[in-house]
Amino acid sequence: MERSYRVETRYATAPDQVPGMTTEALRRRFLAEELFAPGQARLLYSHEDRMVIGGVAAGDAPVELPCPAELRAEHFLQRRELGVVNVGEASGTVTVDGTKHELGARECLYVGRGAREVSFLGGDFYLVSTPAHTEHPTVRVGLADAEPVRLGSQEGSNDRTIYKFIHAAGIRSCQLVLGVTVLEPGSMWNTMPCHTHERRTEAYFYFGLPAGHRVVHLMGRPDETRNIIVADRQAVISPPWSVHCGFGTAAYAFVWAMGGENQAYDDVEQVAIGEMR
Ligand SMILES: O=C(O)C(=O)C[C@H](O)C(=O)CO
Ligand SMILES: [Zn+2]
Repeated sequence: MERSYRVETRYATAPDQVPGMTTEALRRRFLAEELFAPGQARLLYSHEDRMVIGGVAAGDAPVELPCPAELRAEHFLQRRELGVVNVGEASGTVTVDGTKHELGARECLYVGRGAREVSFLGGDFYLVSTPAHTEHPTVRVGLADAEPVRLGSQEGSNDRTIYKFIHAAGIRSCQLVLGVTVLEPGSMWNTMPCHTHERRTEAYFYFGLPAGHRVVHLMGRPDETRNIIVADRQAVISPPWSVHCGFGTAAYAFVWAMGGENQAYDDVEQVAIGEMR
């Protein structure tokens, strides 16, 4: 286990810090730009609900999940749980304490607190981890097991399917809630009308966006929004007071993941479109 590994730390942001921030300042605080590098695991530690997000671009040689010095832990999952989504096109393998789990494209693995050795092979994996107070079993979950919910419409440019993987009525966890939303070709908008959830932080990781295209991600208080232009395989951290929604210049998918006070997906403050500023 690599113990000298350091993560980038992002401190929490209050909403009154946002007015006046330059584009660059917004990006430094909320956008994770470089999560994937060949043969490496890259992690970012946010103080928003102590969520860790990361990426592993594993080739033919296994890549271990490092334990950042910042965690002051014996191993990464000593006090944490982990969600893994294969965001590549090919299937890949996640090995947890000697047991291999094969993940196809867009499939998910929940890894419970206490697992000591996690390694990745032959795929591109997005990771989200939150603190955990107890152990839940490590479980693989495929798209078909996720009870897909089709939302939106073609006329609204937001025809999309939400796959809930880790949630109160699905794969059990301590606080992590995680799923994937896939937009139909021709649909560009996610999460509109948008919402906040004062009790949970959320991170959106956009993927499957063709080269040269971007997602315009809206964040901030509903009456004081800003935008962040996001490329493929980048993530935006959304503090509990911030809306999180966006439109792409082409269809895309995204992993959404939350941690915080509760796991109630519906516990949101809905924002009417006309209230947004
Ligand atoms: O497209 C959507 O709408 C979403 O995927 C919304 C996310 O699931 C979300 O923001 C959950 O709080
Ligand atoms: Zn949300």
